[in-house]
Amino acid sequence: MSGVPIVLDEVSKIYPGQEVPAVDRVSLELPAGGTTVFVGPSGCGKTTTMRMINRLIEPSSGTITIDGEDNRRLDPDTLRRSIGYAIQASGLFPHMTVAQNVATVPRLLKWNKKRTRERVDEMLELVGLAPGDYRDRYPAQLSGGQQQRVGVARALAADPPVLLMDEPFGAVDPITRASLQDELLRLQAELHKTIVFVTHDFSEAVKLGDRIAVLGPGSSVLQFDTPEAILANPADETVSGFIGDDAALKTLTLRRVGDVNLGTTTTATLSEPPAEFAARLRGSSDEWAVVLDQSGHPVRWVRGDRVAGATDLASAGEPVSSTVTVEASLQEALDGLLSTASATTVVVDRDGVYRGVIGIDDLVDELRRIHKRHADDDAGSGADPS
Ligand SMILES: Nc1ncnc2c1ncn2[C@@H]1O[C@H](COP(=O)(O)OP(=O)(O)OP(=O)(O)O)[C@@H](O)[C@H]1O
Repeated sequence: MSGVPIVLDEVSKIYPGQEVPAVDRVSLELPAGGTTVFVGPSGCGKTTTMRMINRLIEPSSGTITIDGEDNRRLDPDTLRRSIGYAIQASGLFPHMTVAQNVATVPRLLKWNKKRTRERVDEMLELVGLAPGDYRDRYPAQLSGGQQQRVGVARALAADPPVLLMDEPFGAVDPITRASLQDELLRLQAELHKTIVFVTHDFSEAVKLGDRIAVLGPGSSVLQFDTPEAILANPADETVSGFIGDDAALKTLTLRRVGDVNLGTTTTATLSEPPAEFAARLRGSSDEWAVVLDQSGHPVRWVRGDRVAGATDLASAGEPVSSTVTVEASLQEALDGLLSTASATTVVVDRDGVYRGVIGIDDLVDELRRIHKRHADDDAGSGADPS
């Protein structure tokens, strides 16, 4: 089932004993099938706003409609079963296996065993965990990133039209976080759920959001627009401050590696004799080559003029220390290439098989194109009446 629209109309929350509302008359229209990211400083009310959607927190006033229906009309348990929910540190039940965790909502919905089991396996496949290997493990037997994947599989198990994600990738290291973000983008391109995603991290918001709601105190909406529009024209100084100084670089997080034409470079196999390889490389215009293993995975960077004395290509050059997938952002490609002598990042598919390369010149060209487009937009909008 794909997404449905959610509308918040003048929604407020005053916690018992508090004078100041945690959320003060927030109104937002979240489009069906899109990802809306709530971003804002700690304590501004992001989580409270999100949890009022599935009534884990009851609003003090205002109305929330989901697909046109007032969410107070539904029994809270029924409502929560129809909305996927994923939180930081995965929130898995430690005493249950992966399969039992993923089956939580299907069991509540009284699906039969066969249907539940098939769905669990389908969900594990979807989030990139081989069911045979992971189904019977306990959460403590998984890495942080794998636990988050199971958390996402659990949230999606009953095929809810709406998915609420509260800093779901906040507790993992930056590399795992980037790959979980890529997975979410891939899933969303397939599933078109209405996703509400809470984060502190503006770069994450830019990468994942179709729209970003920049929230201030009491969940006041400082700006609600596409990432590109917010980066190009922040509504005020608070929003600019939140974006930081590197708006141009953050723009790179908007573009996927797969959106630009990948470059090529000479490739070699591990078994190719170094002398033969050096002659071949001299005949090309490439300074560097990528050595691939039998499965086509990139393993080493080798420079033509350094290979002469090597006994084999497995020990020549330097290891390929970082790669990016076609789903990664250009920002991640930039991070990768800054750490290589070749100033080039190797691009691989989901199975780690070599697809091409992306160099610093490709990124500079892309930034130029983005700037030119914004300059054309500004000139075309007639914004300056003087
Ligand atoms: N149960 C509660 N009782 C009283 N006040 C609360 C309660 N839960 C949250 N608050 C207050 O409401 C405000 C908003 O909290 P909320 O958790 O929604 O913010 P947030 O933007 O999600 O913060 P963070 O990014 O730090 O998670 C905060 O000032 C918080 O202290």
